[in-house]
Amino acid sequence: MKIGTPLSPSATRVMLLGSGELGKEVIIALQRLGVEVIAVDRYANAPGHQVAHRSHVINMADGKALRALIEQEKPHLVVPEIEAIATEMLVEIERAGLAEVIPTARAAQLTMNREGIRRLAAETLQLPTSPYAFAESLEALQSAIDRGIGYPCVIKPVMSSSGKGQSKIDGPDDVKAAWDYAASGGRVELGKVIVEGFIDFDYEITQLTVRAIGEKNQVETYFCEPIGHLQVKGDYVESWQPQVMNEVALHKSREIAKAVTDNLGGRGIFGVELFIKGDQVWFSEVSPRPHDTGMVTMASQVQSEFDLHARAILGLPVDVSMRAPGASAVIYGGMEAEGITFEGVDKALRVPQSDIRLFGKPVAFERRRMGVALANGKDTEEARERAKLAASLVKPIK
Ligand SMILES: Nc1ncnc2c1ncn2[C@@H]1O[C@H](COP(=O)(O)OP(=O)(O)OP(=O)(O)O)[C@@H](O)[C@H]1O
Ligand SMILES: NCC(=O)N[C@@H]1O[C@H](COP(=O)([O-])[O-])[C@@H](O)[C@H]1O
Ligand SMILES: [Mg+2]
Repeated sequence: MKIGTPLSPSATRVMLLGSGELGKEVIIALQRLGVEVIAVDRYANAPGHQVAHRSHVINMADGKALRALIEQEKPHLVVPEIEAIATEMLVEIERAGLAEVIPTARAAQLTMNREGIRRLAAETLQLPTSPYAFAESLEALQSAIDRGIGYPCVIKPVMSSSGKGQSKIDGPDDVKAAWDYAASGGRVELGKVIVEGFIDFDYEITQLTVRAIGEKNQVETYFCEPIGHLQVKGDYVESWQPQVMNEVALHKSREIAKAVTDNLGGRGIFGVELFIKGDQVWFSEVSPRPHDTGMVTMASQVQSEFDLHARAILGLPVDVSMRAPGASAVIYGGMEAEGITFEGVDKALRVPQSDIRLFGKPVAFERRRMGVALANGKDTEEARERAKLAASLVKPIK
């Protein structure tokens, strides 16, 4: 495995499609390894734009624009960082040999739409999932619920992330509001929702799974310690590592993670989301890329999920071992404004073994994730208390 010199003819070039907080850290990890990085997003001055060699603003759902940019920049690797991408064009690009798509164009295509990955997991791989149905109208949604999904249930646009457009409902009076909310929350207008039976889990985890070249020069699967997390309205607010699990549930979780990631193929990190109740495990979804709840690994692992992704995609070896119990807590915008300021960073950093990341997003919204606090502790309890305290001390102001 060779790496060239950035900005010279020998450069190893990587293009990120999506350059939010997760992409920004992948870019930093790649930059440290001497890779030339091109950051792409839908708006100017995205977090990853601020740390890349070059940046571009395009509509990544526009296949023609995407192909033109890839032909212009000639990256060796194309790394999707969000779901809303013209993935059929990624399939063409991979087929034409223009660039390698991470982990594979098929993985990006199957996971950008909840229908693709759910049918693969439940129907092809026969993995346990919540009961589900798809609906393209309010009437179809109501009848899917009546025919078997029942209440409570969760309704989500087929294309969305971070809980956008998602609601949990308890009875027939809430169906219309959930349909309308889903129609407004999808990243790309598809007019289709998934309705899932509500799983009354004890806890949920992200099983970070890395496919990287091992000692025998073949792709091997590596499992990080499970990450526990807390979600509010479908968006993560806190995560910690390791999540204590019983042996049976851990074994099942890793079997499911292996089955899904083997099928998706390629190299890179995957965030496999699982619901756990006693010994029972349900597959929820998978990101073929670093996961938001995995930001905790910047504190808890020897190599963060971003380091692992960078190494895996470049064909380098990985080390998934932990450093110390850790936690992350989200810092929200708390207002709608441009160019906001963060007060209290000094106070936050006085919390023992804490750290923060401010993503540098140019515009804040009430519930937009603008930063994250990280902490270590003697156990995850202590780490969580520290991360939450540090996050609460950072105050966004106009
Ligand atoms: N069927 C379900 N039963 C119980 N809880 C659910 C169900 N579906 C979703 N949730 C809850 O909502 C959260 C977000 O759901 P999901 O991961 O599908 O949304 P998302 O928009 O893809 O979020 P992200 O992009 O952050 O992964 C889950 O982590 C879980 O806490
Ligand atoms: N759950 C997926 C996730 O966390 N994705 C992360 O959020 C960014 C978009 O943030 P924005 O919506 O604030 O622009 C994405 O670019 C990615 O880094
Ligand atoms: Mg999720």
